[in-house]
Amino acid sequence: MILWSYARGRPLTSVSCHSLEGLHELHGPSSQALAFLSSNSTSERTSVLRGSYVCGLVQKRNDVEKAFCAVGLGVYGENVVEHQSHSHATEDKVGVLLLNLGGPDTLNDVQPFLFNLFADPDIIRLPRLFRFLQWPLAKLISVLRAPKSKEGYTSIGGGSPLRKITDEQADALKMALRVKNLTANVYVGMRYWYPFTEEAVQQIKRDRITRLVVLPLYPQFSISTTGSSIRVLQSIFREDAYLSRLPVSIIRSWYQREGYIMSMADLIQKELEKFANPKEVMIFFSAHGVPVSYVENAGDPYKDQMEECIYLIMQKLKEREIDNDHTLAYQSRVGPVEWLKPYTDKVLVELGQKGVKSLLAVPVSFVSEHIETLEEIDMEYKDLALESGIENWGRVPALNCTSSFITDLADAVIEALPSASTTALTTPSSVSEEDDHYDPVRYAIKMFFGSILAFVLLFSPRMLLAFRNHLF
Ligand SMILES: C=CC1=C(C)c2cc3[nH]c(cc4nc(cc5[nH]c(cc1n2)c(C)c5CCC(=O)O)C(CCC(=O)O)=C4C)c(C)c3C=C
Ligand SMILES: [Fe+2]
Repeated sequence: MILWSYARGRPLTSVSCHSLEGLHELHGPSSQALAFLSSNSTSERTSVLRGSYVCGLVQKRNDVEKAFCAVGLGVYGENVVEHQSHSHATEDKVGVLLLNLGGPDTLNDVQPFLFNLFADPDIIRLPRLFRFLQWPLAKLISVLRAPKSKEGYTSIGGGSPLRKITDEQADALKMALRVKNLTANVYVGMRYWYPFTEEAVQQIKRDRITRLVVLPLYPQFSISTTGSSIRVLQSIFREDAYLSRLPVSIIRSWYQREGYIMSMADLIQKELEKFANPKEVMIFFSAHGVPVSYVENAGDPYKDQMEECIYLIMQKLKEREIDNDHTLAYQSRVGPVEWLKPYTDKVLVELGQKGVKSLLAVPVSFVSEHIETLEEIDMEYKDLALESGIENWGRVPALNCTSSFITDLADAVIEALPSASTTALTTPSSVSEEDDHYDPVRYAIKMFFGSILAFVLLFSPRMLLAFRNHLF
C-alpha cells in the first residue's frame, strides 16, 4: 500500500550527477554510481529500494515527531524509540554527517584530488558565461600544480592524514554522544576525495536513518568549504525521494561555541607555557585564506567570522590573565587573484624585522592536522620566521580528538537535532545548477571548446605570471 508511492522514487539515479565532475577521471562516487548501475547485484539495488519503501513509514513517524518537537517534547536520551505506524514499528535512527575537505591518501591521488578541487565552481568561481571552462581549466591546473603539491605531500609522509583523523573524530563523537545518551551513527563525507559525500549519503540511506544532523568540520562558514559541501548535499537530496523527506539539521558554523573557544584557549595556554618567557610571545593566528572577491562580491561571511572567532579566543585568554599581543594573517593562497590580507608569509617577515623574538603560530580555520599545518606552517613558515629574526618558534596543534572539543561537538549535535526539518536541504542552491546534470554530448562540446579557451587563458600574461611565481 505504501510501496506504490515510493516505487517511483529514483533510487537508481540517486547518486547526484553533480558528482560526475570526477567521472572522466574515473575517480570518485560517480564511478561507483556507474558500477552500481551496471552491477548484477540485485541485493544492493533491492536494499536501496527497500530504503525508499521504508521511507514511507518513516515519513509518517517523522511528521508525528516534528509535532512533538514543536511543543518541546523531543527527548534526546531515548532516541531509539519504537513508533507505531499502521501497526508497523519504525525505529528512530539518528545520523550525524561530518563534512570535510578530504585529501589524497597517496601521491598517485594528488592530481585527481586537485582536479576534483579545481572543478568545484565554489573553488574556481567563473562567470556564468565561462562556466563551461571549469573542467578543462581544472584539468590543466591540476596537472600543472600536481608536482608542487606532491612535494608537499611527500614531505609529510606521502599523503594527507585527513581521512584517518576525521575517522577518529567520527568515532570519538559517536562515543561522546553515547555518553550523553544519544545513540547515533556518525558518517564521514569528504568533498574532494574518499570517502566522498555521495558515498556517505548512500550509506545513510542503506542504514535507514530517520533524522540527520549535518556537521561541517569547519568552525567558520565559507562559500568555498561548508558552502560547497552543502551545495553538493542539496543536489543529492533534491533528486532523491527518500532523502528529500529526511528531516535534516545543518550546523553551518560553530566558531562561537563556548566549548570550541575554551578548547582553543586551552591549547594556546599550554603551548605558551613551553616558552621561556610566555608573556613576550606574539600569538600569531594563521587562517586559510579565500579570494577577496568571495567576501566583497559574493558575501562570504568567512572573514567576519574569523575575526570574531579570534576576538572570542583572546577574550577567553584574558579571563585567564593571558594578555599577549596577537595578530591574524591568511595563508595558502592559490592563483593570480587577490586573497584576504595580510598574507602570513609577509607578516612573519615584518614581525621578524620589527624585533619580535618569540612567536606562537595558531592554525585556526581547520580542526585537524593537514598539509597546511604540517608542511606550510611547520616547515615553510617556520624557516621563514627563523630567517627573519624570530628566535623562538612554537605551533599550537590542531584540535583533532581533544576531548573537550569532541564533547562540545556532541552538544552541538544534540542542540541541533530538534530543528531537523525536511526543508533544510531542499531549498534551491544559488550556484549554477547546470553543472548538476550530466549530458555526454554537452560534456564533449564543453570539453572541446573549453580546452581551446583554457589554453588561450592559460598562456595569458596573468596566468603565466602566476605559474612563474608558483601561485598555482
Ligand atoms: C577553512 C579551510 C579552507 C578554506 C577556506 C579553503 C579554501 C580554498 N582552498 C583552495 C585550494 C587548495 N586547498 C588545498 C588543500 C586544503 N585546503 C584546506 C582547507 C581550506 N581551503 C585543507 C584542510 C586542505 C588540505 C587537505 C589535505 O590534503 O590535508 C589544496 C591542495 C593542497 C595544495 O596543493 O596546496 C589546494 C590547491 C582554494 C583555491 C580555496 C578557496 C577558494
Ligand atoms: Fe584549501
